Amino acid sequence: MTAQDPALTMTTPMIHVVAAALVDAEGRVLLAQRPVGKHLAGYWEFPGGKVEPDEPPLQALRREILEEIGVEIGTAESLIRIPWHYPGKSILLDVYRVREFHGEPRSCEGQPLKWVPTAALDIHEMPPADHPVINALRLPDRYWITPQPAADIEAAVAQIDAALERGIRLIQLRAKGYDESALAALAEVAQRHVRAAGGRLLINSRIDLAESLGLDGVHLTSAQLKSCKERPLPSRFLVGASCHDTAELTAARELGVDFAVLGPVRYTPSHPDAAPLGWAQFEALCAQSLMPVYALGGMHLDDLESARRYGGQGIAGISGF
Ligand SMILES: Nc1nc2c([nH]c(=O)n2[C@@H]2O[C@H](COP(=O)(O)OP(=O)(O)OP(=O)(O)O)[C@@H](O)[C@H]2O)c(=O)[nH]1
Ligand SMILES: [Mg+2]
Repeated sequence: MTAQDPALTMTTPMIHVVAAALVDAEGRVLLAQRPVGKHLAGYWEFPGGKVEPDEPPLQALRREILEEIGVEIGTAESLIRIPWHYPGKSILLDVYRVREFHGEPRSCEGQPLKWVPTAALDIHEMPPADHPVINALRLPDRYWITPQPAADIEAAVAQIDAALERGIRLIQLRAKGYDESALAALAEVAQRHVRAAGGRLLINSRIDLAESLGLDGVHLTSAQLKSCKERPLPSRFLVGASCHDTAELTAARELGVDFAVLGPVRYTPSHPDAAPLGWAQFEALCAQSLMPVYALGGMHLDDLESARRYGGQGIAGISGF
């Protein structure tokens, strides 16, 4: 991610910008090209603009979307908020996912418009503040971490199939007890099953295996965040990281990981000594993280709404869902 201007970080007032990721029936997202002569001219962006003084953000979103692309929006779901410091200008980019809208988007200000599949968003030149938004659009709201898998591979794969059945599309394979050859064999079969269901499989900590087996990605432990000097795998792989505090979230961001898992949000018997963050601290850490963040630690399906309300991408866990 492009460096921000540190001189601005504390001093410049934040301009609240609301933007809509309009999603069509095929899952494509609408981009608009910024006009010549404006800040970041030529870049592709999510339609939107500045919130006026005392204007509620959702009202600002409706107004901007009607003004810019002539559509009336229905329900807008808060997706992610990115505070970003451009030279001479600081914004809070507040992005909503909008699946309901009335009318066909048209260019009301002469700006080129384009529907783009989420997989192709990053071939468009977008403002640097938008890069984490692309990840947020591509990632689901549940991230399942395999329990200590069954001793035989067939049973371990059956656990993964059951998760796919339940609609899980992002899975971290964690198989501590497995020896090298069994782990590689399990990872290969698991990857095939997950990919066939349109999901993605990350392997816990094994950067080498993610690469050699062509898995979807790797999940870094917080210890690896300290030892890695750069993003361990190119952008075609997904890289997640386990974080517990601001320092680790900062390290994850500096490495350029795609998302983080943050916890424990609640007390969890698997980490009895870790002090729970609680939702307030989760929210504060998410707000500064500049990436999608999953809440971890004692999470159940009915925590999903809270995780999203407090600025998270969703929930992560082993047994809770
Ligand atoms: N709408 C929108 N703005 C974005 C995105 N990403 C991003 O960095 N921005 C920045 O947020 C600000 C958006 O404000 P805007 O759309 O109201 O403003 P503008 O520059 O078009 O001009 P204006 O001052 O004439 O209204 C701009 O500085 C723009 O570069 C995005 O995806 N959508
Ligand atoms: Mg605008």
